[in-house]
Amino acid sequence: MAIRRKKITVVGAGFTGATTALMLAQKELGDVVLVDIPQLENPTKGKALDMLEASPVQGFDANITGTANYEDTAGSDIVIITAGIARKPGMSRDDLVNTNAGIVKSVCENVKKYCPESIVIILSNPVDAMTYVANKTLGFPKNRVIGQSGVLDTARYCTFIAQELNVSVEDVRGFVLGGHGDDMVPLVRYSNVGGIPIEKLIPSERIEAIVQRTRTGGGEIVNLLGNGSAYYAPAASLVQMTEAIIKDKKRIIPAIALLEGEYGYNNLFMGVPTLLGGNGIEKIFELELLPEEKAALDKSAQSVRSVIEVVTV
Ligand SMILES: NC(=O)C1=CN([C@@H]2O[C@H](COP(=O)(O)OP(=O)(O)OC[C@H]3O[C@@H](n4cnc5c(N)ncnc54)[C@H](O)[C@@H]3O)[C@@H](O)[C@H]2O)C=CC1
Ligand SMILES: O=C([O-])CC(=O)C(=O)O
Repeated sequence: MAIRRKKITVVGAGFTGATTALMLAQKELGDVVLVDIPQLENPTKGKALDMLEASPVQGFDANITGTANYEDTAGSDIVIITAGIARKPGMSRDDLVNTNAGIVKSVCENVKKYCPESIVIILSNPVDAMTYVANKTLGFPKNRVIGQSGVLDTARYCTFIAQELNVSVEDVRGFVLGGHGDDMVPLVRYSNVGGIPIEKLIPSERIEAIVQRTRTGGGEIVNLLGNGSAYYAPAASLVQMTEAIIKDKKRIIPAIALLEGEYGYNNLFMGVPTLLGGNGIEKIFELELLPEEKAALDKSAQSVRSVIEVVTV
C-alpha cells in the first residue's frame, strides 16, 4: 500500500506563515503548501523554493510549494491560517477584528471547498474571535476548528519562570487559560518546576510580575519590533499543535476550543486545556478554580465576548 506524506497548507506567507512552513518541513511533518494573495504569488513561490533549497543542506525530506491558487491545497490534512494584518505599536489585537474577520472568512470559504476533511488551526488575531469566524464559515465539527493562543502564552510564561530561577525550560510546567488578550489567566497554582510548586520557589511579588509580563508578552514584542508582531514563538507553537495532531500524540495542550458549558460558558471560543490528537481536540479538561481564578477567567471571557459580538459572519 502506498504511504503518502501528510499535506499541510499554511495560508498567509508573511512572517508567521513562512516561519511555520519552514519549521514544519524541518521536522518532516509533511509536504507544505504556502498560500498568499494573487498579488504576492511570485514572492510566495520564491519563499517556498528558497526553503526547499535549504532541504539538502539541513537534510529534511518535505516538499514546499508556494501558490495563490487554492486548487493546490486540495485534500490537505491540516490547514493553518495566518492570513491577515498584524498590529503595530499602540494597537490592541482587537483593533484588527474587522479587517481580519473578512480575510479569515474568505480563506475559510476556500478551505471548506478544497479541504473539507481538514483540521484547521487559526492564528490570525484577535484569535478567539477569528476561531469563531472560522467555525461559522467552515461548518466543520468543533474538534476540527482550533485556535492557537495557549501554547504561545504558556511558552512566554515558562520562559520567564525559567529565567527567574535560572533553571532549564524543560523542567518548567504551567499553563495559561482564557482569551488571548491582556487579561489572560496564567494559572499559578498549577505551575511547577520539576514538580515543585512555583509558589514555594518564587516570592509572590515576583510571581505577580511574571504573570503581568506574560499577559502583555505579545505587546512587549510588538513594541520592540516596531512594525509587526512576534513570529518565531508563534510559529513554534503552531508546529507543536500540528505535530500533536499528525502523530496522534494525545498531548495535553492549551488551545482555543468551542465551549459548550465547560467552565460555565456557552457558545464561546476561548483557551482551555485540551487533549490534542489525530482527531483534533479530543477532549477539554475542566479544572476546579478558586473564586478569584474564576473571576479572572470571567473577565477574560467577557473581553472575548465583546469582540465576538461586533463580528458579522
Ligand atoms: N494567535 C497568536 O498567538 C498570534 C497571532 N498572530 C496574528 O497572525 C496574523 C499574521 O501575522 P504575521 O504573519 O506576522 O503578519 P504578516 O503581515 O507578516 O503576514 C500576513 C500575510 O497574510 C497575507 N494575507 C492577507 N490576506 C490574505 C488572504 N485573503 N489570503 C491569503 N493570505 C492573505 C498577507 O499578504 C501577508 O503575507 C496577524 O493577524 C497576527 O496578529 C501573530 C502572532 C501570534
Ligand atoms: O501580540 C500580537 O499582536 C501577536 C500575538 O498575538 C502575540 O505575539 O501574542
